[in-house]
Amino acid sequence: MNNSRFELYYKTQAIIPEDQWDAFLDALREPLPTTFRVAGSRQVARALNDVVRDTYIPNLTDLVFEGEAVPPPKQIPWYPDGLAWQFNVPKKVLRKNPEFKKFHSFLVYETEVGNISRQEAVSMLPPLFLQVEPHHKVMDMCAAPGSKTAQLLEALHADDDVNSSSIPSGIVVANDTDAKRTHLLIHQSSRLPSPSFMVTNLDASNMPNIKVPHDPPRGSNLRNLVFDRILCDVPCSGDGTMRKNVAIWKRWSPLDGNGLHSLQLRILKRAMRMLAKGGRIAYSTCSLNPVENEAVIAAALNGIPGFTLIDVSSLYPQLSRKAGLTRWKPPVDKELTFFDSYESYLESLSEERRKMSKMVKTHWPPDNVDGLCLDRCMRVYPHLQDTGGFFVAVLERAEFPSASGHPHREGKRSAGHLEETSTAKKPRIGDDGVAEDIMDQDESVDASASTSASVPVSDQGECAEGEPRENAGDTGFREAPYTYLSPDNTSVVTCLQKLNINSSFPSQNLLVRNPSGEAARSIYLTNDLVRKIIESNDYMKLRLVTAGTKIFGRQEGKTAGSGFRVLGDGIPVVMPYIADEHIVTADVEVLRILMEGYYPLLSAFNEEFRETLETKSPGNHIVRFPAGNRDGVNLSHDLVVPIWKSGMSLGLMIDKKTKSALSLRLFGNDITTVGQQKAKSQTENQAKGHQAETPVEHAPMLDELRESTPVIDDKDVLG
Ligand SMILES: C[S@@+](CC[C@H](N)C(=O)[O-])C[C@H]1O[C@@H](n2cnc3c(N)ncnc32)[C@H](O)[C@@H]1O
Repeated sequence: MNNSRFELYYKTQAIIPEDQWDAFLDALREPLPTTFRVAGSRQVARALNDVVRDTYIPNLTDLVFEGEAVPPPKQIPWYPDGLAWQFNVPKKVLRKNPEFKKFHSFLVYETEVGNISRQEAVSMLPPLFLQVEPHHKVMDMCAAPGSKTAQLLEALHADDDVNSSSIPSGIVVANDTDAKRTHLLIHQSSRLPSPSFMVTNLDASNMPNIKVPHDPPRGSNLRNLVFDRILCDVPCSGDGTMRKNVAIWKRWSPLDGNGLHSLQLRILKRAMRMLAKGGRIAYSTCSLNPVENEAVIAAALNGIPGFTLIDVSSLYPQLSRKAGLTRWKPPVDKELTFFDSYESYLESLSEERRKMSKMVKTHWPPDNVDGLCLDRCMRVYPHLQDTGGFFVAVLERAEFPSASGHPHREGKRSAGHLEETSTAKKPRIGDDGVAEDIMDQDESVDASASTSASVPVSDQGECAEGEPRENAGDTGFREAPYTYLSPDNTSVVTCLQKLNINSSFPSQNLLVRNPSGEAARSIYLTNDLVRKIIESNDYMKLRLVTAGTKIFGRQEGKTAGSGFRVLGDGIPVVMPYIADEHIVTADVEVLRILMEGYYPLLSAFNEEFRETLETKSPGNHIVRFPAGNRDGVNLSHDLVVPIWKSGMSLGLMIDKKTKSALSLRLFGNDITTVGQQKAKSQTENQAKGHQAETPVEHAPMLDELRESTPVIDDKDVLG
């Protein structure tokens, strides 16, 4: 793996001290270790992390395979709470060593259901530096496939506990311009069902303002929503990922970054205009190229006053990093011709070639480069901690304009208390240097004005992914509208009553996604702010792909009749609103029977459980399995699941993959009907001598799973 222009280009930029150059190149040629993060809100993640640390790691320590010592997985030192891990063992160890095989199988199952996120170590960094809190309004400008969005959501849900979800007052809006990839985002975030989540499908460089009512309301006047935290993980040339994407060695060109610079700058500037005073932006790329990194930051700071690069060197001190560059030379051609300035470059061109040139002034370091504190940007290199290459910069918008006239030259400011500021009558401050308050009024369109075209009504229930729905204009946007149900709606009232959900439940925030606006198949819950946004904006102009989380689904039952049941993902959300006496308690033996059979008969269960269930009406109930160790099965925390009583039998209402992962975690193998069928066909195949059918050889390798996890589909639910 060689590319002489790559070497020459980065040597010219002096990104690495001369004496580290060989180590840097050697590391780039090594395959990347496998890294993963235990996902989910804080307590859920910690509980699963305990399983990794206490159940698996001890058996993976001091292993020898074919005469060679195999290093055990280790925690990534800088990741909070030890929730991120890395290991570097050959595939044949994962396939053949019994302990690693078991561990690998656990990782594959948990990754498929989204409890573990396979994510590059460096890609975990930007959300950490944003330090999101549950009240923050957060925007992820270029979010798909969503591994960082998941981290933002986890931080928003820091107050959740293992069995119940909070309803944060803040929001995460995840956006991507690629419509297909926005659906990956939805899957990726489905393991942390959040009423505070929205997904939009917009060009981040031209994002419309999002309108919300004034607080307190001022008639029908709306204001622009400003965000406390914005992530700009922009599209980039990606040469920091060469260890994983080896094809980049061959196709890399020094000009790759030049073309992306302008889009990256436009996205960052748009984010700056949407940021609240005192708010923070993390700008990141997986590129080493200063044209995509420091040059973008410098141009943004010079383009929009009132921002500072903040010094985050004291955060995550165990992360080895280098300072941002303060000098760089943009390449004007593939042959690596450099000019000291844009002006000298222009002088070298004929009139005609000047017109055709794609180079722009902001490719070069600006005259005031030394005053911008670009050394506060962070560069992460592969040889420092065996990672990919990465760039992160954290910008903060000043609470108050600087009297010095150079807000970006101020020292470190605290991001401490971030209040959303009113947008009314803010001073515009011009060339005298005091920050011009352009944040809330800019050239982009508003999303509040409704479109005149009507949405054709379909008598189908939900708008399935990809289902054509003719919408206004010719935008190609095909999503069903959002309609909030009245809390008096019969379906809502019956559903809440049947589950004994108490009156403090925010039933005013239940919405449906179908053209008739009726409770057809699914009911979603949002928080208050999402509701305000939906009610104050045209969802088609916002290109709103999803909002809130689906918590109830219609169930057709022969004996129980038709009605809404709480979905597996809805359980944590409704749990705080259900009194303990309405929840059935059972032991792991009951769980085993529910897992092993498809709708087992009541007579299969122990007397106590059977008698309790016999008194219950047909339909949806919630069962709790208390934490503890019984019959060799260890439940580290209470497990709460929905069941469906149909006549004299019971069904466990969680999807097949989640069920299999849970079974593996609790019982050591997949005892579900699906698991039993798989095991049976493997035994048959082995008997026939088909060696390739052994489970692990047939299962996907962890590395082959996309860096976005679950495909949890309600169609998978039994019943
Ligand atoms: C580096 S990837 C983002 C990775 C993501 N943040 C994650 O952690 O999973 C860049 C994303 O930007 C999207 N993108 C490209 N141009 C865009 C634009 N103008 N507006 C919004 N998103 C854009 C791409 O579709 C791609 O998904």
